Amino acid sequence: MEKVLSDFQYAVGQRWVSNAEKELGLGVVIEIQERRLTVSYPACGELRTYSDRNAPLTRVRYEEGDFVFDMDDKRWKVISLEERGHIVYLVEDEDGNDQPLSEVELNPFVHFSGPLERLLAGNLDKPRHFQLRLDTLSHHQRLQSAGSNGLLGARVDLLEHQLYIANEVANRYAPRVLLADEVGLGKTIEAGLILHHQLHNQRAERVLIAVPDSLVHQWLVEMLRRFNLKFVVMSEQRAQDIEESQGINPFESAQLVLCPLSLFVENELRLDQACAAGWDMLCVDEAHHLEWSEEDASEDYRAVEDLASCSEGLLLLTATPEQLGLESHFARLRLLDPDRYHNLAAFIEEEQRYRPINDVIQTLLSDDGADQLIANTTIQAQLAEFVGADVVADLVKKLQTLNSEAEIQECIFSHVRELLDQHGTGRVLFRNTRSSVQGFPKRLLNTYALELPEGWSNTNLYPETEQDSDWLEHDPRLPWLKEFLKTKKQEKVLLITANANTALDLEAYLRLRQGIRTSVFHEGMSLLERDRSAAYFADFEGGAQLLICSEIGSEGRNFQFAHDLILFDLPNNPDLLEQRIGRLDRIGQTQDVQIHVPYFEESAGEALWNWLHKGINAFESTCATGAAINEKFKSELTECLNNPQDHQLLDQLIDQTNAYNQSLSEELQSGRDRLLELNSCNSQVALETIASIREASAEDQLQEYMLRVFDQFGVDHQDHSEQTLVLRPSETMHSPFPELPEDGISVCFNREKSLSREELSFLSWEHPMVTAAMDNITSGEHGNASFCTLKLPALPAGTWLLEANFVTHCPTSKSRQLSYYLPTTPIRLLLDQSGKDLSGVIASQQLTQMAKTIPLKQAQNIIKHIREDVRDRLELGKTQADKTAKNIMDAARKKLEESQAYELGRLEALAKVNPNIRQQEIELLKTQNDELKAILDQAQLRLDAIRVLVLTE
Ligand SMILES: Nc1ncnc2c1ncn2[C@@H]1O[C@H](COP(=O)(O)OP(=O)(O)OP(=O)(O)O)[C@@H](O)[C@H]1O
Repeated sequence: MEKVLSDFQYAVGQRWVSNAEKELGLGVVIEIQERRLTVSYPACGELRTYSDRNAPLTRVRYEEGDFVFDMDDKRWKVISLEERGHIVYLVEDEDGNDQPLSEVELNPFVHFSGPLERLLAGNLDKPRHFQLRLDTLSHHQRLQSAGSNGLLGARVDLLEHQLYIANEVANRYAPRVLLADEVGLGKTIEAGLILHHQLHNQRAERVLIAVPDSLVHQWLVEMLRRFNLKFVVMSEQRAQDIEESQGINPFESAQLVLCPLSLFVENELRLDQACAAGWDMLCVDEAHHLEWSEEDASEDYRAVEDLASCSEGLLLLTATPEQLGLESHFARLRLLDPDRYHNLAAFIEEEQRYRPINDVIQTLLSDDGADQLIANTTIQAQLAEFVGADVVADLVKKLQTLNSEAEIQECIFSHVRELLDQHGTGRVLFRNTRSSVQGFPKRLLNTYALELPEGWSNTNLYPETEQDSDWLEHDPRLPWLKEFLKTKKQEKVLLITANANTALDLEAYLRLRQGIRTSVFHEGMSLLERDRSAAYFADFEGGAQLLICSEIGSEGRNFQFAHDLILFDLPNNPDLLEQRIGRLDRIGQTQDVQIHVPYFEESAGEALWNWLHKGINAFESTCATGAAINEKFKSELTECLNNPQDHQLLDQLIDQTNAYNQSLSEELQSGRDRLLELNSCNSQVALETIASIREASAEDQLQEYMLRVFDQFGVDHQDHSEQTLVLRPSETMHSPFPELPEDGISVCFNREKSLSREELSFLSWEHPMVTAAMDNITSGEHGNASFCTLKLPALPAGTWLLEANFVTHCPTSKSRQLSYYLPTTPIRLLLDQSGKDLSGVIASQQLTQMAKTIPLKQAQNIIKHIREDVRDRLELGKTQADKTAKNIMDAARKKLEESQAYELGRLEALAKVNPNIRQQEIELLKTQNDELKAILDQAQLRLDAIRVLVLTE
């Protein structure tokens, strides 16, 4: 196809394309009047009127051998053409039938997207557009092959313990894990990082998040604000509205859905619908509420079990994985990996074997671990107990052949990983603790002795609940509270009490009678009311000074902007106490957390705080043994609470608890917890991930790149402050720019700055604005055919260079899943007249810097004369590029095969210790592997962009 400007000889019915608005498709002249012509673009229903003197139009003329489409989308080959005002083509179909086809009958939906076709048609882009396209592709490749791809876009601090887990889990296909970091260490952030990674890399498209009612809004905001993930909140009302208005399964109306878990418990239809819709990832927060026993399961549990079976991946979040005992812990593991966790009795027995496993692992990981294993048959026998004598013999043999320290380390490490996987909860459970994370402010306990009002029970931890509604008048905690708040006028204070009614009474009294700005938060409130309450408390200008929360109401919420926590009463379960303190003792807390406990002298409350503090130090440190201790001393503690004046009894219990706590902590440290620690964060790997994120983030490069994008797409940008811009749509924009609101947006390229400046959007390579702009460039025509002249003294004037950029790509929708193995790799060639490739000698940017443009008409004429040579030279280039592509594809295949062999090996090894892994499952993995290989086999080479550079004197 070729364009010839017929010097203003326009005629109605002729086909032209717009040089400025190529996306309009094939235009047809419909009217010529008084030196103005009107062109209709039927493909998009647009009309344009131009002056016939300077219309930015290119005449469309196909040449012999070109293919054209008629109005019925039938493909014809051009045999010859005749021009008499209009062009009439003689065309032939696949069966050799020929017929005339007037240009008026050409299909308007034709886009001249093929770079060669556009070039030959004289449909030319500026050199800087060509350059932007090339740079976009190379950034694409750089990002896709960075190990941290998918982890760059989150507006979060790069914290080791979170990034280790995110990197480890997100790189799996359909990960199923329990995120069990201690309260406030960022499980939501870890889940968000994993989801973002999976979505960004198209390993997941459909995600369902189910959370307690009180956390819906917080999740919605965190996912949007930190990860740019726009979830749709599904409520019963919304589900009904969708059914009525669209008549479809409400869960199929969106890809990212967030809903309260109660929706599924209260309405079985919604559960069925959610299951029918199917998910790639399911995420459930506060999973410790899911109760299960071998005989019975709670409704929540059953709902999650159903949903989990309809989702490929599963993230369960809980800060207290063993809060409800080993059985319940097993219940959650069973949701994740029913094959691995199939028998409760076997699991309990396995838990008891952690110590010997840990001993073996510690030996292997010690400095001379490999030497010890080779030399010591007792250690070999210990290891053989877990992995079998054959495996140990092979390992010893292998270690003897390895020379470098690094190889030995890697070999030992991979065996340790397998051991953890097969015998610990390694692969499915991650738990970081404050002691392993470090850097947290202190927690300090302040107690206040008060007199128990007359007639109040001294054995009830919540004695006000037995009193009449005027209890507040008699309770000495009220005057104490009033005085306390006076000393904290400028501070935010959080108060937690066990009962919703106590919270309500307190709030009404303080607000109405004492004029204190308070807000309340309890489980009886609607979602909206809770969010309003939390927002009123968070507001530093005129907001509430005091937030009064009930136990359950505050779970999982972020209140770390406050530093004072009043425990109006105490829970006798140490895990619940940890949950309470965790509202303030969270990442982001900048000051020491002051915990205030007003208590009644000689009452159950006094006994309890003494036991919690002196027995297990539960206020000032996190207590990993809380659940076990609670279980063991339940009845003794009850005894003490019922006899609060018996100090001797309490002292005895404190001593016993202390001793037991110490031995349990040591045991855990040498057993399960140590294994978990080993598994949950490897500092070296985490630091490598962080370094990779920093390198791939290339903030300066992004800013430079996006400024060019904004300029080329007509987005108005003004400097706001360092690394920060204000963007606005401009009148020169041809079409809306992705994610750019009409009233503009302030964006920041710097992670640290965007963390402290909430109002700025953090623009990373993974921000939807950037990814959409990059996709628009590479999937459209932008810059894919260009022409320029330049002076290169080393090369003869009058000759020309052909710069061709090919890319490897998989032409199926699943190809993005493979992008880690086969990133869209550009192969650039710069061919001189002898077909020699000069791409290694001159970079594209250098050429663009030297490039000059000449009038379009002149460029088109030159191209007309060299069109056959362009085709030939390109053909030559393709043969060269094919060779490079073959190497790239072979390497991709190898990488894929290695990773598949590892996964398959793992499943087969697990199958040996777990009879429940069925042959069928192994076959399924093999089939999936074959499918991925087949997709990779379809990878092709595609010409992405072409540029002719004519050398001048
Ligand atoms: N990497 C990070 N960068 C910035 N803020 C973070 C980061 N990680 C966590 N936070 C903040 O720390 C707080 C605690 O995080 P998050 O809510 O994810 O913890 P959690 O473990 O889920 O807590 P809980 O056990 O209470 O549910 C939140 O306010 C979160 O925004």
